[in-house]
Amino acid sequence: MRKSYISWDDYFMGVAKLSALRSKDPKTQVGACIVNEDLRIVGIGYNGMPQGAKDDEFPWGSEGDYLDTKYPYVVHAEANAILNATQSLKGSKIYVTLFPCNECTKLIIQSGIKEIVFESDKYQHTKEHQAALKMLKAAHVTTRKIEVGELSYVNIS
Ligand SMILES: O=c1ccn([C@H]2C[C@H](O)[C@@H](COP(=O)(O)O)O2)c(=O)[nH]1
Ligand SMILES: [Zn+2]
Repeated sequence: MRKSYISWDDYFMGVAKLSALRSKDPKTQVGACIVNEDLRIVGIGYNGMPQGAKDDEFPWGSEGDYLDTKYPYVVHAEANAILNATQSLKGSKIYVTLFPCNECTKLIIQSGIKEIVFESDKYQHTKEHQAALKMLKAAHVTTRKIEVGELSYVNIS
């Protein structure tokens, strides 16, 4: 029997990382993969513009006038994964490449997700992160940081 097969955590975070590769955001690509209690993938997503938002009409920059940045328009990876879900998310886990912002945290809590597994928390010093942690604690949603190395698919061009 092969002994070098990947763990469930690596597998699901790998799917989240693969999804992130679809993002057109030049600065921060985020991927999310939601898994139910039977370890079935029930939703995936990445940060992208809403349907109908043409690439030449919506910006991907992060500086300058607010309306000329991506921030008011981009749909976050977690929101897309939740909206793409094929069934109830009660009791499920979400694997995300970046710790969810406070807005995604609200959606995660309301959808019944009970665990967040994340890789990066590069915005951990922000007020939004503090708010997210406060809500997660109140809702008894647990969080776990994991590190997944580079997977070989990343090198496929
Ligand atoms: O919970 C989150 C937080 C952020 N994102 C997306 C939204 C943007 O496309 C980037 C963040 O851009 P920065 O320029 O690094 O602030 O990440 C997300 O999908 N989920
Ligand atoms: Zn978010």
